[in-house]
Amino acid sequence: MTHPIIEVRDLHKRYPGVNAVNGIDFAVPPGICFGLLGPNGAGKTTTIEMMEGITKPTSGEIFYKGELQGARFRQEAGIQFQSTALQDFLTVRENLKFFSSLYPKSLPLEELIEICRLQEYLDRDASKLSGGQRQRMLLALALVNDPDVVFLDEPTTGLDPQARLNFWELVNNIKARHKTVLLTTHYMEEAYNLCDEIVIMDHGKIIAHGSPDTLLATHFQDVIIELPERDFPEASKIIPHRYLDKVTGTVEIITQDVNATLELLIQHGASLAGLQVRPRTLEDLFLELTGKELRA
Ligand SMILES: Nc1ncnc2c1ncn2[C@@H]1O[C@H](COP(=O)(O)OP(=O)(O)OP(=O)(O)O)[C@@H](O)[C@H]1O
Repeated sequence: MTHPIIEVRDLHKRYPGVNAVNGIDFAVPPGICFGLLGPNGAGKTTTIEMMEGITKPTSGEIFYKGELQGARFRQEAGIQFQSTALQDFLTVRENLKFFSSLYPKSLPLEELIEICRLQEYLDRDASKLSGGQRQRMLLALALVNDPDVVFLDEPTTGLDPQARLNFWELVNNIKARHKTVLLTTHYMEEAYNLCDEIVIMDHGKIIAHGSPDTLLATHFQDVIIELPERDFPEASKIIPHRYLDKVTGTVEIITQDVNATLELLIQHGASLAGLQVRPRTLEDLFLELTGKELRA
């Protein structure tokens, strides 16, 4: 029987006045990208830091390959830190060399450079890198020991959309090498694109767990029709709707029967030129489960 690569059982972390993580259980099969999602303060970072062995749980257990997390885990795990003590005083190449020298077994530098697309920046001071380039270097540092499991805590927060897409490609490269990736994010779109399995956290608890598509299929049998408010005539207020975005003035209509809804809109004289039909997303799921917007 293959053990989960990581399993947490009844994990708690209490800080004075707050239960940051409040009794969570899950098992991560090897070779997948597993995502911890949730809004600010949900407990994602605390959870991943306990799994990384950086934060001590108040109670609960963490297993690595079927054994209590210990020395083997430290050899075989890679953690992407948001900064390191030395990095800004060294070039990218020097950073890679220094970190490689810390491990008895390390990936050849050329391979790291290739995986993380660092060719163009090798001799640049790390302090001069853009946000996306810096994340790529920090990812390479997490991979120096050729880890079996890689931890990425909000790796794309603050990156522009292009840099985020580039980073997703690197994560897919790591997955293609049969590594397990543990990722926290508050971008539901990122989780949808990268993760085979997710848990959604809120207030230190797990509120949903499964593959993104299974979760969506289980919770939703409907789609959303989006229509600019200006094209939404008074008369069609008979259609139940909700506002998506008061700034852009887009109205959302949730429907299981697109044809019937379109007919009703046409009957009431709505212009359909700006209409879009979109499937339900993980953002919708979060709203459905908690009654609040993810990034409110
Ligand atoms: N060292 C600490 N001391 C006291 N409280 C803490 C500490 N670390 C986290 N917390 C609290 O625990 C809760 C969970 O924080 P955590 O950083 O794990 O959430 P998160 O989901 O990662 O949020 P974010 O997306 O903002 O990083 C928050 O209420 C936070 O203020």
